[in-house]
Amino acid sequence: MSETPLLQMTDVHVRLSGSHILQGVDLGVRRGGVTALLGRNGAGKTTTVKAILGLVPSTGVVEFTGEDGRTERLSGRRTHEIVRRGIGYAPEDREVFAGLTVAENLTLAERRDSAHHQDRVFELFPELKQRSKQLAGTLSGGQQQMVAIARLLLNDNQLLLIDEPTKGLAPLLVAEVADVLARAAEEVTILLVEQNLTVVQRMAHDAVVVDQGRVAWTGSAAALLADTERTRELLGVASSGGAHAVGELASPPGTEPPGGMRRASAGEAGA
Ligand SMILES: Nc1ncnc2c1ncn2[C@@H]1O[C@H](COP(=O)(O)OP(=O)(O)OP(=O)(O)O)[C@@H](O)[C@H]1O
Repeated sequence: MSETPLLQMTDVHVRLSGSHILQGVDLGVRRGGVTALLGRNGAGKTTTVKAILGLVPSTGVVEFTGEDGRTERLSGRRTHEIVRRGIGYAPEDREVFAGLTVAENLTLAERRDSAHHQDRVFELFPELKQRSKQLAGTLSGGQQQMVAIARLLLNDNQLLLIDEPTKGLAPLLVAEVADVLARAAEEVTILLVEQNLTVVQRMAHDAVVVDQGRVAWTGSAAALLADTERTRELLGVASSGGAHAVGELASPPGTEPPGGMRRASAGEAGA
C-alpha cells in the first residue's frame, strides 16, 4: 500500500447561504478498503463529500493521487472533470431511474471515457443479472442500492463516495447492502458516510469523525468503536449489539444515550 493517500483534503471551507458549514476540514483517505466518514446529523458529512466532487463552492485544497502516481488538484475543477479522474458518487437518495430496467440503468451509467465492466458487475452481483429486465422502481431499497453501487463499478473508478447507503432500510436490507459494499470494497477504495455503526464495524479500517464542520477525530475505526466513551462523546450514540444508527440514537449533548455500545475488536472491523 502506498504512503500517499488516494485523497487528501487540506483546510477545506464551505460557506452556504451565509453559513460557514465546513470550517477547515483536513482528512486523508488511504488507498484500498473502506474509510468511514462519521458524525452527528448536520455535522457536515454530505457537504464534505460534495466539496470533494465540486458540487458546492469551497476553498482549500483537495488532492487526488491516482493509480498512475500522479497527484492532481481537484479543487477548482468542475464536477465532470473530477468524476472523469475515477471518482464515483452514490448520493444519499440513490437516484436510480425508476421507470427504466436494471439493464438500462447500468447502460445509462457507462461513461464514454471509461472501459465498461458489465461482466464483472454481473459476476459481483448475480442478482442484478437475474433482474436485468425488471424496472428499477420495483426493486427493494436494498436492491436499488445495489444498482446504485453497481453503476459505479461499471466504470474505471478508483474511489467511490457513498453517502448513507443503508439509510431508511430495514435491518435485513441493511445486511444486504453491507454485503454489496463488502463486494465493492474488494474492487475499489470507498469513502463511506454511514450512520449504522454495525456496518462501520464490519467494513471500515479507518474512521474520520466530523463535528460542526471540522474533523474531530481520525484513526482506526476499530479503536474508535472500542472506545465507548469517545464514541458517545463524538457521535452521541450508544448501542447494545445489533445494527444501530447514529441518527436514530443521537442525543443532544449532555443527555444519556440508551444502552452501552458493543465493543469491536480490531479483527472484526478490519477491511
Ligand atoms: N445549501 C445549504 N444552505 C445552507 N445550509 C446548508 C446547505 N446544505 C447544508 N447545509 C447545512 O450544513 C450543515 C451540514 O449539512 P450536511 O448535510 O453536510 O450534514 P450531514 O453531516 O451530512 O448530516 P446528516 O447526517 O443529517 O445527513 C447542516 O447544518 C445543514 O443544514
